[in-house]
Amino acid sequence: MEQTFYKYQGTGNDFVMIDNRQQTFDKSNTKHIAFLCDRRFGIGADGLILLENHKSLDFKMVYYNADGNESSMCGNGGRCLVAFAKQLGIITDKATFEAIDGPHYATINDNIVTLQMQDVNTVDKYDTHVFLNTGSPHHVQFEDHIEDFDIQTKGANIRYGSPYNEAGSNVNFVKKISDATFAVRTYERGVEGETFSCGTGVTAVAIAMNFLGETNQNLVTLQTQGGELKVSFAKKGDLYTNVCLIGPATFVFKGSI
Ligand SMILES: N[C@@H](CCC[C@H](N)C(=O)O)C(=O)O
Repeated sequence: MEQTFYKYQGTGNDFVMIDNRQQTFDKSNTKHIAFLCDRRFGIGADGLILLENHKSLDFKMVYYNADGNESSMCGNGGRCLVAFAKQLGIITDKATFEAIDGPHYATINDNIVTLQMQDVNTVDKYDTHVFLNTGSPHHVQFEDHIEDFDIQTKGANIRYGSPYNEAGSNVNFVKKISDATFAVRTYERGVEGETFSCGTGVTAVAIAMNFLGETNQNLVTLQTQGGELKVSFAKKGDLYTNVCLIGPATFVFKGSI
């Protein structure tokens, strides 16, 4: 049976979107999901997202990494899903939806989506890096030569190394540009390589930079390989709350496969 799909991207982090409100998509077929995401043999994407019905919210998000496995929260994917829900006529300018890490609230204005992320109450600081979970696990460390270093090798070593091992972590390399601007490159678990941008990743970087005292701003700009994102938050004691990921979410094309 032919499957209709929609392709979206948010600062170059790209996704295959499928309207699964009729529950026709076979979620158990990991190899098929990986095939759809394959850039040579399939459509090509960093991940695949199902939009499903929800009993009390506007919709539900089900996210798979490019390797075909369901994974934790995807910030850019969530923003793109809001734009997809608007294209389908499910919402107009605001949305509530459930993802694997809980309920989310979002607004959309033209193609700019502001997505509220979960609160963060734990940031672990080590000698070389910071670790925190923004819906997905993120290792954050400084890299002076961010423009030209071997992110594939260095990212994979950290992602597969101790303490993360097989379960893994996403790995973000950061360079400070100014008090409220940071350049970020991310090695993503489940893609097993660099993506042009990672929403939960830049969220983790913004919070980590505040935690480390590298910025005292509560609106931070993150420069990624695929464009700029902004993250805003409020700090209440040890809690980062009202965390918002802000940036473009763009429809690319529709097809069937
Ligand atoms: N690209 C995503 C992160 C997706 C999840 C990640 N690969 C994982 O498995 O942890 C984002 O925009 O947040």
